[in-house]
Amino acid sequence: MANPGEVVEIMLPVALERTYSYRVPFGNVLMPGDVVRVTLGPRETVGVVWDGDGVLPASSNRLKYVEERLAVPPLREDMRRFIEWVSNWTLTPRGMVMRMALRAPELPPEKPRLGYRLGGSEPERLTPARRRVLGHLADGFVHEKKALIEATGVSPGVIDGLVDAGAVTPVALPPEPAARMPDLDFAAASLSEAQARAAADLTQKVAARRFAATLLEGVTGSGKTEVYFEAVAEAVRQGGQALIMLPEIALTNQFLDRFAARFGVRPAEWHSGVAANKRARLWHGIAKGEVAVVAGARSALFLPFADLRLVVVDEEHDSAYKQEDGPRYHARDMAVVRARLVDAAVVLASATPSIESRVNADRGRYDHLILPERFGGRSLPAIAAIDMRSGGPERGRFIAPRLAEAVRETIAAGDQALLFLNRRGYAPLTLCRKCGHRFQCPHCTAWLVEHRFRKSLVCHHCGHTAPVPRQCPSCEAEDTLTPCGPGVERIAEEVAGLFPQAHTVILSSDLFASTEKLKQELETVARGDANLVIGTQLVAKGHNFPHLTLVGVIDADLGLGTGDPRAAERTFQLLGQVTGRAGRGDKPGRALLQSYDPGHPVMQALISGDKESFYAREIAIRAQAGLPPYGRMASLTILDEDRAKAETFARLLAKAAPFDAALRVLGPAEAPIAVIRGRHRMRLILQAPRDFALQDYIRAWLAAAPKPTGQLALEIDIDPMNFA
Ligand SMILES: Nc1ncnc2c1ncn2[C@@H]1O[C@H](COP(=O)(O)OP(=O)(O)OP(=O)(O)O)[C@@H](O)[C@H]1O
Ligand SMILES: [Zn+2]
Repeated sequence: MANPGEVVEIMLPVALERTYSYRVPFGNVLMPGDVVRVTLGPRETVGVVWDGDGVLPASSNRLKYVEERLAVPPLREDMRRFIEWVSNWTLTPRGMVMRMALRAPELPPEKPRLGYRLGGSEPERLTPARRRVLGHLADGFVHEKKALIEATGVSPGVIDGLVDAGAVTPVALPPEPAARMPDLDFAAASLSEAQARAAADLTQKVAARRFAATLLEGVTGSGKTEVYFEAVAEAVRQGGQALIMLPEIALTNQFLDRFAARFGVRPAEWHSGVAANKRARLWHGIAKGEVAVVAGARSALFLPFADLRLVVVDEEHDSAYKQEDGPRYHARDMAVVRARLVDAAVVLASATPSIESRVNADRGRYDHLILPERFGGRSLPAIAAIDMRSGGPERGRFIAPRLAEAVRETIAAGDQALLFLNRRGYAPLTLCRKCGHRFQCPHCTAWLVEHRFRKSLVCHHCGHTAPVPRQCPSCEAEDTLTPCGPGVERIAEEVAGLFPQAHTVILSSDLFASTEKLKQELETVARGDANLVIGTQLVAKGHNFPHLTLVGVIDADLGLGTGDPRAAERTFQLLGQVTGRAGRGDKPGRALLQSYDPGHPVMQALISGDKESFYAREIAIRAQAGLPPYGRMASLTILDEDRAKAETFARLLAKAAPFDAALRVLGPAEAPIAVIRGRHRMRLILQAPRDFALQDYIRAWLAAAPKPTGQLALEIDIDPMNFA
């Protein structure tokens, strides 16, 4: 506690590691975690009273006073420690991490709601509109203004007139609760034996109120959601809170509806698509412990839970959990940290866990719960490969005859088929038939992707858009431009020719004006209103399409051979996920993988269903090569508009790296995508043994190394997931 005149250290939301000293104003005491307004140079900013650095002697008598303490819940000790942890781990200044925890409370409080009930007197003049309002209020209850207007269809002026006449009385309503309480007994699931065993284990861990990490591994459709819902119920039963993290929360109403089917209400949603005032209300509700369950994107980790008992990371293997700008943190890993700091249970759920989590389970750092079968006696889809070298379609086409036949059978049987291709647009490359000119982005080392619906060439890295010209810009020949390779739009064209009667839906994020529209289309598919779906990876994740019985993967090899150390793992996960959409309803499902390399271990593992040998092989490769989780990695990317400057600095930096026999510094080399948005990218990769204090090493190195100046930027990525 700091008294008036004493010095406090304030963390400010700026890109600095240090705190700033201020004096406590008269008439105030300040506690660590208090949110305050201070002036910093010419401007005002919001900061947090910090602790943890020890008490610093007042360095000057000319310290400024804190302006005021804000009437918002203080940042709790566990949140302050979490911020420091994330900052230390990701090498991001503490102020920048703290900023994520302070995003919502600065928002203005919501306006009070207005309601009406019947007043004492009769109005002199009774119009039909007035009669409708009075009729609606005749039940004697208070009705909210908005609802009253909606129900009666009158203009607000009509109500104002009735208020003036004394026939209606305005009432101030308490603000709407941030979220409704889940009803734990609303519709308790009847679990299978395996599910019940897993649920009991998790429930008991939540009740124990100790940190425990569990990998919940269950095949697609095994009911992992139903199982962890029981752990959520236990957290709420104990009066605590639960956080469920989902990689695509903004896209799926289905998850929210399933929660509602179990608990009677939807959980509170937290992601960038939630309106600002709603977010502010939630933030405060969560800090006060009034919001029991939050379903959120990775940023939900920084919410001020008052009593967090459980964190669930669904689809824990998903690379969307890695934030690729700002503080580069992996939300799955930080979820484990967050849980440990508050003695909560953490559950990582997946049908195809990350190698990292599998190894943690093998080492006994995580418990391992397994659901080996689909719920309700349903079988996993039968998976087969189509060898495109012998069984492929004619040139310029992408759907093999055998896949086309399977689609035809599926549609004829009244079922739904999905053709999966993880590539947006019409064609990934356009070239001139005559001179070979290829369309490249002027700002990036990337081909422009033709989007035929939008009639443009688009860069998927910077968004650069240009119309498709009739003439080749290089040789000026007309009508010589040819698309190379397929995107989903091109598959749709082929499908239209093959199955003219099918009701086809294309699910690709760029084809929808809003996420709301996209959500609606996903629901159309779930209802079975379309019989042929063409989709990118957004259809692969977590959806339940009960009518879907066939999944055709157009290019199963697409993610392989990228040079990314996780290419095989990712392909296995993505294809496991997407084929797992088939046969979740009453009828069994099947999947066909179009591949030029059907003997590849990934294809073989999917076809045989022998997941274990895939993991064993992949883990052995990692161990042998010292790749994560058997070794540690970091990447340093140096960016500048001037290639020479980037390269010179990268070399200086590499030269300044302190010698350590255990560590390897690779590069500098040009990043695979050498230029993005006009900035050249040079990269250094660090590889170290598992127990190496990589962050300490980098901190010491950068402290002694030359500093970037001018346009030059240095991006540090600990445990990088993206090597592009
Ligand atoms: N105990 C149960 N009672 C009734 N329905 C269940 C039960 N368990 C699972 N289901 C149903 O089975 C389907 C699959 O369950 P769920 O989506 O939880 O599986 P999952 O393991 O999360 O699958 P995926 O990894 O593919 O997302 C859902 O429709 C779910 O409602
Ligand atoms: Zn570009």
